[in-house]
Amino acid sequence: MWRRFAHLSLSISRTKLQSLQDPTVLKLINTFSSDAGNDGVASSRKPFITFVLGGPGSGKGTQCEKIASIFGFAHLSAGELLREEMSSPSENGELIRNVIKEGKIVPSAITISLIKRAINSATSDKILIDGFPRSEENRIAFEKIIGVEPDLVIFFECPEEEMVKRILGRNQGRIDDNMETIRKRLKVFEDLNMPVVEHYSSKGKVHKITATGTVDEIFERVRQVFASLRYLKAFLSF
Ligand SMILES: Nc1ncnc2c1ncn2[C@@H]1O[C@H](COP(=O)(O)OP(=O)(O)O)[C@@H](O)[C@H]1O
Ligand SMILES: O=c1ccn([C@@H]2O[C@H](COP(=O)(O)OP(=O)(O)O)[C@@H](O)[C@H]2O)c(=O)[nH]1
Ligand SMILES: [Mg+2]
Repeated sequence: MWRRFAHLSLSISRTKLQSLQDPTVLKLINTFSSDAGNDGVASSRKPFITFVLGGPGSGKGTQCEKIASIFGFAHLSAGELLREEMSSPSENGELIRNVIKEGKIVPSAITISLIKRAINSATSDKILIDGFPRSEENRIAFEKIIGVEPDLVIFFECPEEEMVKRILGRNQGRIDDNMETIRKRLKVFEDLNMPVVEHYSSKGKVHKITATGTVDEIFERVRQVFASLRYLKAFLSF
């Protein structure tokens, strides 16, 4: 038993588990070991929520897909949810289109109702929320309406010129992937998104990932963060 404990401890320290904060540990215990309910979402278990932040084109979506497939997370992209809503016969479609085209931020109530619905229908209780919150107002509204804070925040740090290059090569026919809107999105990122990262940094929840290099090189950095959570889960059920 002690040999196994020593092995786990070694693995945990190797994967920088010590940088995780106590609330994360507590939440993991809840997520994986209890049936406690939650006021904001209809799950019988508390979801483990990770916000994935970073500038436009920093690689959030690309990395989230890999995290989802390797670590069994549900991937909810706020931008995708808004684009789906925009293309459906929704009463908010026109408003969403105009806001996205201008690189601005859609009113919190709309985005949060889409996220809440997606959390409730997610098949995993480990959730990645990609590209949200994009402002302090978004963040405060989410915490109030959903009634939880994220357990973890991943922040992809990437130089502007690299982000611009990636967006211009994205080729998904998006109405906001043009130089005029990109400039506006970069400004919104600095002025409104970054305060959210700073807020959660001050609470010790942010794992900053250098988002340059190949997709696989970046994922190796990301993998270490999630692998440490997996080791912790093994430790808890030990
Ligand atoms: N490490 C990388 N190197 C080069 N291109 C990348 C890298 N990661 C993602 N991309 C590409 O850059 C574009 C933006 O990536 P995406 O994941 O959509 O970023 P975000 O969701 O942050 O806007 C996509 O076309 C994607 O295929
Ligand atoms: O919570 C969100 C997420 C996205 N958006 C809007 O949707 C656009 C595209 O977001 P997405 O995350 O898809 O872009 P990415 O950063 O991945 O390029 C943003 O510029 C915003 O206009 C928003 O208003 N609120
Ligand atoms: Mg994206």
